[in-house]
Amino acid sequence: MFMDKLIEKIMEKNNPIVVGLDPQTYLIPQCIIDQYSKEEEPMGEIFWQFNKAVIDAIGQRVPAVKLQIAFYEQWGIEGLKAYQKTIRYAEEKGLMVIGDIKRGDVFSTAQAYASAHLKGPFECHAVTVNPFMGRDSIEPFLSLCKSKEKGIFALVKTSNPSSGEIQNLVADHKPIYRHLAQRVEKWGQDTLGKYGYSAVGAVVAATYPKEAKELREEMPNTFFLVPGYGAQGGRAEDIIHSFDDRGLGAIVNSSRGILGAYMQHKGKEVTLEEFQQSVITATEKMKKELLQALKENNKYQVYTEEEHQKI
Ligand SMILES: O=C(O)c1cc(=O)[nH]c(=O)n1[C@@H]1O[C@H](COP(=O)(O)O)[C@@H](O)[C@H]1O
Repeated sequence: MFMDKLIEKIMEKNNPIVVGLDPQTYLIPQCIIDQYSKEEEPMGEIFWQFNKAVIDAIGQRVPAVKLQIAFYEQWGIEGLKAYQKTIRYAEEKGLMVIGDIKRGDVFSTAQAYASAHLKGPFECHAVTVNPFMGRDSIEPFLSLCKSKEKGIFALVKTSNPSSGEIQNLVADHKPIYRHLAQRVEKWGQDTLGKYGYSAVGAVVAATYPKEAKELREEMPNTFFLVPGYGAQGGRAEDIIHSFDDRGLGAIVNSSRGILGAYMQHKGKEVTLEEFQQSVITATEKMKKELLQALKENNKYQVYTEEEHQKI
């Protein structure tokens, strides 16, 4: 069951972080660009080498990676080959892999999306889905959650500045995001795992802590994927409400905050080792911030004594 495996990885690594493998070109160190720019498919090779360097640096330290497919799609076939190769490599390294595809369409089209991303060429452990079109647009993903132990994370309260334009509109006396929450919670009910979370998760942003608190209460069996930490302004104190009392219930994403940390100190001219060290340092710093906030709020049960002492 996907969510059980994710939770067990989080506990094994003592770390509720998912690193975003979003290779925007400005984030890529010059040494990688110089070395691979003469390849036949240079951007594909550069993205792949960049991702491999990141996975080699943090593969032992974090439970999961998330790949936002748009950053690959914009480079066409070579970008998608890098996407595919990265998924396989991350999986080989024992990481849980989330494909951030935000799909959703009429049933027959959703079937094709689900087939491509949960069992076909781009098979991941879980994907993000857009529930705007309703239950039938999610159904094909749900059936693979059951038959292939996959997971999904449905958009409920997103991190962007305009997310309230629709998600916070009030209908039947409550905001749309709470209507979405009720449905997402229900969609997962027949896939509950041993930690009380279903295979159907929700995207609940770090940038809206008040809403996250309401949603944690509204969705007791729904695991949260929390984007918006760091680069978009989310802080450790903002993600606390997304966790349950054990310290489970959420995994927090950072992409630019981790991949681009090296640029603050060194600019683009770093060695590969310096880049990898900066990825490790940024991940460890984020972990410390999160675990400290969890500890201060007595949401720390699942983390080990050894980790307690480090904080
Ligand atoms: O589904 C997501 O992951 C997601 C939802 C959301 O509401 N906001 C959001 O930023 N994301 C994704 O999370 C990542 C955030 O990246 P950083 O802001 O660089 O940490 C990107 O891949 C976004 O596409």
